[in-house]
Amino acid sequence: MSNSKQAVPDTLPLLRDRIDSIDSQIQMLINERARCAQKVAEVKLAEQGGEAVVFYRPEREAQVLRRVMERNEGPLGNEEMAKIFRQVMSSCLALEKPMRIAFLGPEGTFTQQAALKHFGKSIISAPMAAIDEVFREVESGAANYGVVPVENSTEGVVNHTLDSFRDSRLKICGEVEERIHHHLLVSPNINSEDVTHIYSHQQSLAQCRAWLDRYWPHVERVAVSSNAEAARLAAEAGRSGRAIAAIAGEVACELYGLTKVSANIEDRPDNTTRFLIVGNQEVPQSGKDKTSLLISAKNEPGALYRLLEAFERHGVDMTRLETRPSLMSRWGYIFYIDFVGHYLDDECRAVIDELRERASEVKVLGSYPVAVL
Ligand SMILES: C=C(O[C@@H]1C=C(C(=O)O)C=C[C@H]1O)C(=O)O
Repeated sequence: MSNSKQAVPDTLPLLRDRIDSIDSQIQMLINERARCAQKVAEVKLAEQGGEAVVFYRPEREAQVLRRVMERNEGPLGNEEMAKIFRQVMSSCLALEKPMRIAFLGPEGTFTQQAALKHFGKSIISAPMAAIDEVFREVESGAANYGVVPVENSTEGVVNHTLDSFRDSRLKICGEVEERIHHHLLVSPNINSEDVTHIYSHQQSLAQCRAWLDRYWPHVERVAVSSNAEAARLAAEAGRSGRAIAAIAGEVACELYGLTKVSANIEDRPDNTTRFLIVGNQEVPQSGKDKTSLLISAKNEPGALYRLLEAFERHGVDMTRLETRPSLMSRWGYIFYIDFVGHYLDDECRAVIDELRERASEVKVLGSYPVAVL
């Protein structure tokens, strides 16, 4: 292979010749990489044989992406370079085994956007109508993994997702964060002044509440099952001349051919949603992991204090605490706790052992690599 740091020529024809020659080398190397991934699949099949073979390895993918970012010298930025490798791995994995990914649909949701960011584009998309359907699809084996929203920086937790973990045996295999921009959309034939209703998912309505109060105080807000569904309904209404607007993102806007009345209307400019990847596998340590726990506490004085004290004593960094009603007993609670580290790390294991002595139930929902992209 030629020296990668040769002097850059300075005429257009020579520059294009150089780019052509670099492209053919990159292409050859990508295919060489793909042949290695195919071989990896053969080895996995031979080694794991009878059991369901695990092709997707989140911890390995996170390590590959982190290394890409660490060794990157530019001029392309670290994230840009990692996105390219994200897609290369996605194509390689699809050669090993195409992954069917269930997500909160329909097509065009932010959850789909998150799925593509996490797995790359070489996946089979399986949009589901509700969060519990995503869980069921993965539990039944119809989909390999699922993607669900879990919390938003403006609006807080997605209760449906947390509640789904109560009765599910699925594990969290990963997380992904997505900046969320909302737009007010109408069908192109509709005059925005005629709008009578604004449709969106309740989370999106809440994330734009101050903006709506200010500019659309007298228009009725209607919560529907997703913002992509809101966009679909706005497009359908437009066809029969009814003036319904939707709040949704870029993907839904394009998918349903809508026009933007106002862009980036979210109340907080740093509005971000965190999504979880759920699957049937426990993920080994990647070197930079997080763990999520579900804990049922005994209903007695100091119960929460005794749980939290264990984290402090072992120096484990808790990143999130949510409380939900237990449903089993009135005024009983379930806590959802996220912390930095893998459940196999010594100090994390010590914390979990102590929590088990102090709580009536401790369920490890999963340890997974901290989001890279
Ligand atoms: C190649 C492998 O299989 C998959 C593809 C990967 C890749 O293309 O780098 C990485 C991890 C797996 O999701 C592997 O396990 O190493």
